[in-house]
Amino acid sequence: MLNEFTQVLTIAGSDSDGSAGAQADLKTFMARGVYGMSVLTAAVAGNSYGIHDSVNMPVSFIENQIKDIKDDFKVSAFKTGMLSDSEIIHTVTEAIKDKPFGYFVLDPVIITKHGAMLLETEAYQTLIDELFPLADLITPNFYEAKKLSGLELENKEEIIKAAHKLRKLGPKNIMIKGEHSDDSIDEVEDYVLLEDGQSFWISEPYVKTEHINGTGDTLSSCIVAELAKGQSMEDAIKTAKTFTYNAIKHEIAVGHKYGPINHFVKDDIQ
Ligand SMILES: Nc1ncnc2c1ncn2[C@@H]1O[C@H](COP(=O)(O)OP(=O)(O)OP(=O)(O)O)[C@@H](O)[C@H]1O
Ligand SMILES: Cc1ncc(COP(=O)(O)O)c(N)n1
Repeated sequence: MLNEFTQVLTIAGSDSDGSAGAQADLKTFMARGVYGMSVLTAAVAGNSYGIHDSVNMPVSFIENQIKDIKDDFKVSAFKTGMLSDSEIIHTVTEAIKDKPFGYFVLDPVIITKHGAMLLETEAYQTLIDELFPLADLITPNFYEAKKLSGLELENKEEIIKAAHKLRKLGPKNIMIKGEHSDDSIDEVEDYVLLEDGQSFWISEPYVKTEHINGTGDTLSSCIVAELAKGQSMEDAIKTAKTFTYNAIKHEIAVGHKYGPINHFVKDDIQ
């Protein structure tokens, strides 16, 4: 008799340099001890200098990938990352609306740190209308939270207001990731609003590094892994914040510019 194994899924884009997208998700799943699967929505050609080309997968191919996973596996939690446009969002919504894969973490990927658009502007509303109501958690970064809430987020009160506004759109839990574009900050502070109305700020020291590709993907896929293993939403978020911080702090020398973070990092490293 074989052992049962916790199974998770990412529905995301491929990033050729392995730093972000589905590759970062699969590395995180491996590091957190769960069996990871990937449905590819798109593929980008890029390296540590930036993204230089991209293609979307045909929607029939996205449907077939999801169908094959549904037909065979017992997925306990999944995430979505790069979804490119309204047609892909609609395809994914139709395929997952009967909740075949357990907890759903929606990472509303809009733009990369280098300014490459991974979601068309016209598709923001489709994401809100179709996928937000299905999500157990959304994890917008500072920029994405501004775009999706329509607020400027100039202070903590506005961030709290944005989280409440986003929750009214349907997702059960909200995590707004803090600003980290300014080298003078000491801490990167994220805000979490939970389903039961409780909320908290979660912070780690700011790491001054250029090796930051894939931070958002790593955070959301670590939350997926921990939810699948049975952690509560609050504990999964806290574990993921620590894991991502450690992966940023313990840099690896890969790439010449904005390199990947360190998915080999161990839990006991402080
Ligand atoms: N330089 C840093 N030092 C410490 N923590 C960081 C740093 N950069 C990001 N983080 C943390 O990493 C996690 C991912 O957040 P981030 O805002 O980078 O996501 P993201 O913008 O979606 O990623 P990306 O820009 O790669 O798409 C958050 O918890 C954030 O606070
Ligand atoms: C295919 C793909 N998906 C997502 C991101 C953003 O990654 P992150 O927000 O984690 O840096 C990326 N660079 N490429």
